[in-house]
Amino acid sequence: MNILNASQIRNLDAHTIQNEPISSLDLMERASRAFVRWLCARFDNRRPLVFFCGKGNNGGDGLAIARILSAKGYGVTVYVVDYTEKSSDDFSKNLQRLQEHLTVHYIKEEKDLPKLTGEEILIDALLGSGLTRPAEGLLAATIETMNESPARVISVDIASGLYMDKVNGDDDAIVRPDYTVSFQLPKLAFMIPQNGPFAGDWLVVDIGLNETYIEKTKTPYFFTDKRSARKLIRDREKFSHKGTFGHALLLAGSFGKMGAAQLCGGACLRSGVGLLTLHVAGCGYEIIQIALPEAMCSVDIHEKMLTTLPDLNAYSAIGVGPGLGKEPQTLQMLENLIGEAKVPMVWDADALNLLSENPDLLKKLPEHTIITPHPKEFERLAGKSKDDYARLELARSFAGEHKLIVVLKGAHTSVIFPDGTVHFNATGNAGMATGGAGDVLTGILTSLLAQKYSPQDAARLGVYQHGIAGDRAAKARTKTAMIASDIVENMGW
Ligand SMILES: NC(=O)C1=CN([C@@H]2O[C@H](COP(=O)(O)OP(=O)(O)OC[C@H]3O[C@@H](n4cnc5c(N)ncnc54)[C@H](OP(=O)(O)O)[C@@H]3O)[C@@H](O)[C@H]2O)[C@H](O)CC1
Ligand SMILES: [K+]
Repeated sequence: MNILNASQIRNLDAHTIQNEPISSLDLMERASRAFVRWLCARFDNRRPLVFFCGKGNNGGDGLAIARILSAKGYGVTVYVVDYTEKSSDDFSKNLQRLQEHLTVHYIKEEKDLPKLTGEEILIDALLGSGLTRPAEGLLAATIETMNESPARVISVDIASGLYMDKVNGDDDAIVRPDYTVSFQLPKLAFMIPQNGPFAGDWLVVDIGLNETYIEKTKTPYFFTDKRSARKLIRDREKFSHKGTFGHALLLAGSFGKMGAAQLCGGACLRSGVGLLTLHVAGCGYEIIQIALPEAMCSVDIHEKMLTTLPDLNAYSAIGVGPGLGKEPQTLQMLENLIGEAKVPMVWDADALNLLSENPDLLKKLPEHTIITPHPKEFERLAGKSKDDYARLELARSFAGEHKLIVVLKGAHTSVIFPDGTVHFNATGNAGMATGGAGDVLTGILTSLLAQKYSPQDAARLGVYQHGIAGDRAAKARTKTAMIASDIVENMGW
């Protein structure tokens, strides 16, 4: 799914109005009904709803939503923040329609702000995609009132004060919603880690904007949701055999870190690889043979660390890094790996840390190798960034410069291609921020590469699959109690 910026969304809006055709007022009504459907499915009419509306189209949505909900028997109070003389046409028309049924209250100065009990549900319709500058004065005071109230807050389209596609200032007044019900498309702002508190639990409702136009609009940003992930999955042919699905090699596991190899290997097996060999430090032989009976185990000449490569000829993909350690002999092995590997690879964890300590090696990494840094590992590789938007830009140029597939791990993990395309992932949860979860991902990615998925598809699909398994694990065990092996246990489509 494409992610568009604010001006592209404005054009999309205009295109839909002109070509469907539909009046802008009817489009606002359709968007408002979509919002109402979501709200009614989640909240019954026992709690009072308090609306805070601006005077543009976001405010217009708020007024329309209030009218529809009031007709459905919800208790509705509406405040219009009177911060400007100007108002949009559709705001004015909806104000007139609402006033036929309800008294609208105006907030002209701070003392007009209501005292909230915390029992209400607050609807934030102050500012939407039309935000051009930080919210100040009355708008900022209203935002503060909402944020200070213990009441639940639902933002219409996007939290008021949050830019859709660029960084906010540290002191900007921005609503901190519990939910954002956004129209038609996810917004870039929702993908950015530092915006977490300003997105809340966000979701997208369909308001029938022109799909063809959306698909044709050029953007570097995409969202891998269920529909787009499904398109990447290949069926297992009836006449296939284990050779069809490749032979993965994992270079992982040193003394005291054999669990990483086990998790990585378990995930590799569970994502459909034909055969798996783990090459581990000598001390890991029995551990791996017992923990993963489906895998073959090759042992290093060194008891405690990885120093030498096995013969690489048999393998269709290689994953390296989990539980590797950073000994000089291991670094030597990585240098040899870069020289000898002729199949697609995934580099993770200590393999990345060794790369960041040896920039010459980084330059030699074969094109389209997948690297899977978390933000700290990425910082060690590419340097510091002043904010999360800047980090994303740095990752795009890093992927381009080194011709790598960068999987920047986090909420909405971003998969970045050498051409600068970014695919944000839909699945996963905060329970996955736990030791070993990254090792699981490396196993999945190596498995998909071994099955001859392109590195681009493997990265997108693998990250999606990892997140799905994490979501199932959280459902079964809760986000707090789940551990990385639960992710492996919950794999599968
Ligand atoms: N395509 C869709 O998804 C649809 C979206 N809808 C809703 O429309 C809003 C966008 O509405 P718009 O009128 O473009 O913008 P806003 O309501 O966000 O803002 C209105 C005006 O406010 C001014 N502005 C911007 N920032 C500030 C600020 N910090 N302080 C004060 N005023 C501000 C700005 O005008 P200026 O001329 O003063 O710059 C804005 O134009 C979208 O989010 C949806 O909720 C449709 O209802 C359906 C289709
Ligand atoms: K809003």
